[in-house]
Amino acid sequence: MAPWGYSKENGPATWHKDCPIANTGVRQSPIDLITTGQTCAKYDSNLKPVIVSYPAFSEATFLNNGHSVQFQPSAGNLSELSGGPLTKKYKFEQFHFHWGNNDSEGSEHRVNGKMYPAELHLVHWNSESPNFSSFQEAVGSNDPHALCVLGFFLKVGAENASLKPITDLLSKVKNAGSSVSFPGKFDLKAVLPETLTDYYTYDGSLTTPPLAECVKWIVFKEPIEVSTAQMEAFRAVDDGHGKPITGNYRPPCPLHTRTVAASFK
Ligand SMILES: CCCCCCc1ccc(S(N)(=O)=O)cc1
Ligand SMILES: [Zn+2]
Repeated sequence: MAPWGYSKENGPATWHKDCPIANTGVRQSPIDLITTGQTCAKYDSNLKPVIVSYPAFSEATFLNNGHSVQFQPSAGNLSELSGGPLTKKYKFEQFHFHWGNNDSEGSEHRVNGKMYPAELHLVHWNSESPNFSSFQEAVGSNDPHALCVLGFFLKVGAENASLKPITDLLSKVKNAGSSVSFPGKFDLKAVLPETLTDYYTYDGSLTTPPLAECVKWIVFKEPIEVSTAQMEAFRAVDDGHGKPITGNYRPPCPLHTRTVAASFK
């Protein structure tokens, strides 16, 4: 079977062939975050702010893997995540993006059916579990919270100076399979809103194969602004079949018996 992707032939509707959980899973991601009505997100006053400790990365690889662009620091990185709904400390693994062909589509999560032009995912794994001691092992562990992914919506507005080092690098990884070592330091903390207090959180999965149901999702209410030019830079990245990646987002999945908690009213 051709490797998975986002085209008609190998896109989300075909993933069940290699990954049955795509259709049989009851905690698949992404989802539509509904804020009013029956199945809406429920305010939980016990939810604390998310705490990140992201010292500037000094060594990292920026890669176009044909279905996204991914920033992965070298193994020595000490970036950590805790707080929010988490009871353990998580280690940073990588961040990557999902985007669309125009500003009305591109994010994986939706809010009352609304899509944003892109979504940033910061991927972490539980570094305090006795059952695994690497990201790869965490993914295969069947632990319901082996991973924690922070999701941030991107919306079009002012140029984002903190993300400029990343969007300026996109032309260097235009071809699928290409990667560059990230020049200099990158301050991820500067990309994020100051206070990480307002978010939705629920139990879900990876949004791409293997679609493992091991993710505690934390999706922030506050979008991050990027300029039109920065959005366009994502749309020029190729998918390995001589075409730009113009929509690497999975449609929303059924909630089943899950509830979504909100840290804000
Ligand atoms: C051990 C091999 C598995 C690699 C799984 C890599 C992966 C990480 C995050 C996401 S996402 N979009 O849910 O944040 C999807 C896939
Ligand atoms: Zn993702």
